[in-house]
Amino acid sequence: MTEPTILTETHGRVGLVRLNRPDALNAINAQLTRELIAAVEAFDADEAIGAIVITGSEKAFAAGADIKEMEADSYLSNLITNKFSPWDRMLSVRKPMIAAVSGYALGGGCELAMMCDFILAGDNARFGQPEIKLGLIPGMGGTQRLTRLIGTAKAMDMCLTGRMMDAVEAERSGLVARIVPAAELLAEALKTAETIASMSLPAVLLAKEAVHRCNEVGLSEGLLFERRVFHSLFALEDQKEGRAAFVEKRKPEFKNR
Ligand SMILES: CC(C)=CC(=O)SCCNC(=O)CCNC(=O)[C@H](O)C(C)(C)COP(=O)(O)OP(=O)(O)OC[C@H]1O[C@@H](n2cnc3c(N)ncnc32)[C@H](O)[C@@H]1OP(=O)(O)O
Repeated sequence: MTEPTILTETHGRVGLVRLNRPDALNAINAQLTRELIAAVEAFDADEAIGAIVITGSEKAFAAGADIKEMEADSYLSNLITNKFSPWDRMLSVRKPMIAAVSGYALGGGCELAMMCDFILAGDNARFGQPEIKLGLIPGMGGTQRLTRLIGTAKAMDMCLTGRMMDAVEAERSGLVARIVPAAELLAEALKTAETIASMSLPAVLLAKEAVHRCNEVGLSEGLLFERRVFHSLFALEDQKEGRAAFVEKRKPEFKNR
């Protein structure tokens, strides 16, 4: 029987997905791609789950797409199978996803982290898009998401030289939301995800959607989307509860309706 390439656990209202190819620094092969996306989609569909954490090992979040598996790839096979297109399904995940990155997040590993809604980095994290050293370019979103996150100059530097960024540079550049001591990374990611999961789910889903809208539309359309979503949240019991809890100086009890 084939070993699973990911492991899943639940921690309260948080779904945890761990990459599990220790001998290959969690290199992303076809099996891992299938299993990881299926696990994320299962958590997204699970009413008991409010947020998802994706993590790897201490040494590697993921060292990229599996270079050994590319041996048989050709222009034609990539075109016909539309290689990497299954990752488009991550765009349809509605619950927040946090990447907890310890060690290497390179190539497809960095791109997987950037598919999440934000990245928490261990102080030992190293990010890079080294595909250029293989005569390639990023193929799982690196040229687009990295540029949106850190700007053209830095993205060019990363994609053209293939150099790695440490956690401090990644945070300073806007790739990473926060740096945490590596030993505390998973606990902090789970705590952050649980905080998100304790909020009103409809508000969380819409906040995520509104922030991502920024990368899709112009300012006036984005502002209008935000305002309409803001207006609509007043139709929910959770908004009444959130306001009442503030006034009554107690914790809100959201019912996700
Ligand atoms: C998405 C697209 C379009 C492309 C890509 O992502 S291409 C891949 C980009 N990533 C890389 O180029 C990084 C490749 N890995 C490394 O440079 C190094 O492994 C390292 C710097 C991350 C770590 O070096 P270290 O010396 O500590 O460890 P290794 O002995 O090199 O690795 C241990 C073990 O893992 C295998 N490995 C590592 N990365 C990959 C990978 N991307 N694909 C397949 N296998 C990988 C490595 O071969 C070794 O296994 P063996 O001892 O069995 O060879």
